[in-house]
Amino acid sequence: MLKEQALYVLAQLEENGYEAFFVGGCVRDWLLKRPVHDIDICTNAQPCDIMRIFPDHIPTGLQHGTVSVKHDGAIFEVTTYRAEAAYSDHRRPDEVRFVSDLREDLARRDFTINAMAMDRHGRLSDPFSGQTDLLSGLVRTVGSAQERFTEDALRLLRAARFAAQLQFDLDSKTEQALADCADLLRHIAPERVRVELCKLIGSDYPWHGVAIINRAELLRVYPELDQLFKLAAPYMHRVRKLTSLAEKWALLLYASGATNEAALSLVALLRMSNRERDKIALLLHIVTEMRPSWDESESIGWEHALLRYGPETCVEANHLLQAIWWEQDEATDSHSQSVIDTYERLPVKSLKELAVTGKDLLTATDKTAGPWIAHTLQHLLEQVALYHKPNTPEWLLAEGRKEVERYEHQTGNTERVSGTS
Ligand SMILES: Nc1ccn([C@@H]2O[C@H](COP(=O)(O)OP(=O)(O)OP(=O)(O)O)[C@@H](O)[C@H]2O)c(=O)n1
Repeated sequence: MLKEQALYVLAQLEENGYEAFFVGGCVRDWLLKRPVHDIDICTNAQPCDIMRIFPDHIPTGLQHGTVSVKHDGAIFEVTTYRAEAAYSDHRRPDEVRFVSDLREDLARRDFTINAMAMDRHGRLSDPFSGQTDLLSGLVRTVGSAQERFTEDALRLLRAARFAAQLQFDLDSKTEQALADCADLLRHIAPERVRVELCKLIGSDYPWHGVAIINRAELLRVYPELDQLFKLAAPYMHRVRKLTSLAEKWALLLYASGATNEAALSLVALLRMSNRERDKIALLLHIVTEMRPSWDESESIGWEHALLRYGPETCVEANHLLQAIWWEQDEATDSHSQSVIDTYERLPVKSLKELAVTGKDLLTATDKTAGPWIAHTLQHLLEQVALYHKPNTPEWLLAEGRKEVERYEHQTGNTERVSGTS
């Protein structure tokens, strides 16, 4: 059964004379025997009543009737029955109309599979036949699809996302409305679009969700994304085999033939964090520009990448390369292990392990500090790690002097490098 702590919250509300139910995604997932992540509770108690009954609370969304209740280390969103969707970016109601009837609350929800409630004894309220749709594997809006999508256009993407997560189909009216209402997505903040797309490509059946998106031309208000999903469609089965979201996005971008610049502008369009952006860019860089080789005789490419980017990123890049080149099945782990083994075999892995420091270079060359130090240290690290040169002060300082000269010559930056002479 659902969590003990949530049962306590329901019981407390009932003891105070109110109705209270589990509602939405948790009921859907529980019926499907899928892991339940968040438990949402709905009730006819008003927010002020909820706060009185549960002194340990956070008034997270009072304007929408939501109070987060803490109990025994768990936290639940408890929401007063209400009539409006109240999610829409372009038609957010100023005031929510609270209602006294569970059915009305369920009627404002997006899909029948999300419009079921369950009491603490496991009794189901299912006025829109959500359970039948769960059994037939259908995503169907509650009532008019046009109305549900107009209330909140994010639901267009949610439809494709649930289909991808559950391997469900869309019922025909819902699918038709997806195509008819796609332009409404222009009202939705890109961050919300990103969240749904990430859930979709991170799902178990991403190809299924992408086929729905492409059939309905759902992303037509985002032409770059629209193109990406169309061009990358043949790769969607491979996306499933990748682990991290960065790998998955990088594969789609690679598959769509996006240049690195185009890829970055797409990532910016979806307002990804700098961290996510840098990871995706790095993976694309390793894959498209460095092209580390599988061939042992050319494996210096991998070693180079390992030294520069570390084993974690290289394992991800390795997954990505396999997904690009092969339809591999179980091979991922053994290949990851060989990348890690290659890393372990490097005689040195970081500047700290070199027998000279930047200070030693400064003394030995009698020059002023500058970017040449980092450049030269990196060169020395590569010589020792990749070409097995001696990690001794003598060899490193002699090679360091030569490299500084080459650097001066290349950059034409003699004054800056030789400031003290
Ligand atoms: N645009 C939305 C978002 C949510 N809901 C309703 O609010 C519930 C909770 O929403 P949310 O937590 O976003 O989704 P879940 O269905 O719980 O699914 P998941 O947690 O997997 O995203 C949904 O089940 C649905 O009843 C809705 O009607 N319209």
